[in-house]
Amino acid sequence: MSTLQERIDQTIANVADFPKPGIQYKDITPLFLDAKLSNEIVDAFAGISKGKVDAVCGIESRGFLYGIQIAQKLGVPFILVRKAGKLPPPTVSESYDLEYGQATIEVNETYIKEGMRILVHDDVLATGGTAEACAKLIEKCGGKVTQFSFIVNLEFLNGAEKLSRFTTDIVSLTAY
Ligand SMILES: O=P(O)(O)OC[C@H]1O[C@H](OP(=O)(O)OP(=O)(O)O)[C@H](O)[C@@H]1O
Ligand SMILES: Nc1ncnc2[nH]cnc12
Repeated sequence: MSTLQERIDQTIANVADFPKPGIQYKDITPLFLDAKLSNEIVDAFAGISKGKVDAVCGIESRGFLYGIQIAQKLGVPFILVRKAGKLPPPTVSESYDLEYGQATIEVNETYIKEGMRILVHDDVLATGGTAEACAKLIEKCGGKVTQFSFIVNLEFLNGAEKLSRFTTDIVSLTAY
């Protein structure tokens, strides 16, 4: 019987030179074709975060997919962190670099309460720019990032280094 990590590794597709030459893109969308595997992934994430967080922040767009399911399993709020211009005010913004470009993300500042313990969830940790910007947004709003979770950590890009000043509780189900 193969492990959850082995089944994730077998299911994720590797796409060379997407979206730019030189990028080895990890396509996680085949995971969603397998309902049983997806249920196991959500259970694993929920087990990792149980009792540790008061809310889950999911990052647009791939961080929404398991993120809301994790929050619902934990019985805590799910907060959408969206690309600039998509959320109505009142919002706070943060700009950042990522493996293949630049972006700005925003969150509704009223959803994050003072001292709230927050899980930042996304599909892929690459350079860490996106997750770091999300953590900065959360701190601007008075929240505390107590955990990061990802399906995949591209360890050779050292993204976790950027995140360790928020918390060292940085989890991924697989790494390359
Ligand atoms: O660690 P980083 O270098 O910041 O890269 C990781 C981010 O890149 C991808 O998002 P993308 O901006 O491609 O958006 P998407 O989820 O909408 O596809 C991925 O889903 C992470 O959010
Ligand atoms: N190599 C990669 N594959 C998939 N998503 C990513 N986000 C940033 N880098 C990525």
